[in-house]
Amino acid sequence: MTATGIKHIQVTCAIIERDGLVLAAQRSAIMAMPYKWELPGGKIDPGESAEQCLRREIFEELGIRIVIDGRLPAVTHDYPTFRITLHPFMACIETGEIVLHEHAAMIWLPPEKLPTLDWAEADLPVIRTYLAQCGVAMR
Ligand SMILES: Nc1nc2c([nH]c(=O)n2[C@@H]2O[C@H](COP(=O)(O)OP(=O)(O)OP(=O)(O)O)[C@@H](O)[C@H]2O)c(=O)[nH]1
Repeated sequence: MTATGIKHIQVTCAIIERDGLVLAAQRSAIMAMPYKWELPGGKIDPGESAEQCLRREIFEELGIRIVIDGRLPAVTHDYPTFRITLHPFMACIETGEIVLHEHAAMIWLPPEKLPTLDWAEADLPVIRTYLAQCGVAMR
């Protein structure tokens, strides 16, 4: 909880790169923020490290094992009904073929095309930081 009484959640997410492309996932009709695009991941469970959370969530959501090979600065964003701190990690696929267990769709995009998606608002600074690292400017 925050001082103002709204829920504050800690969420991990992965920038999964393969062959110069980045994986984005679209939330489904029955999820909160339907049809928004996000980086796969999810809420950190009690007693879990951020890395453990991310590996668990990615396996649950996509059926793949990942190797985490870096992280970007965490960002905090206030949605109307809750606050989120998003912990982004760089990752690549270790094993498995992606099967969508929760998302409506997924897409592999070159970094410069990422801004064309309708992202969950909390993700925008993460995408901006990632693109800056890739040498791509985002408005
Ligand atoms: N996984 C993920 N969640 C994000 C991102 N950006 C963002 O705002 N979120 C929000 O962070 C929350 C993550 O929750 P979750 O994925 O673990 O679980 P969920 O939406 O199914 O929520 P629920 O289990 O409480 O119903 C959601 O409200 C989601 O909209 C992101 O890039 N990745």
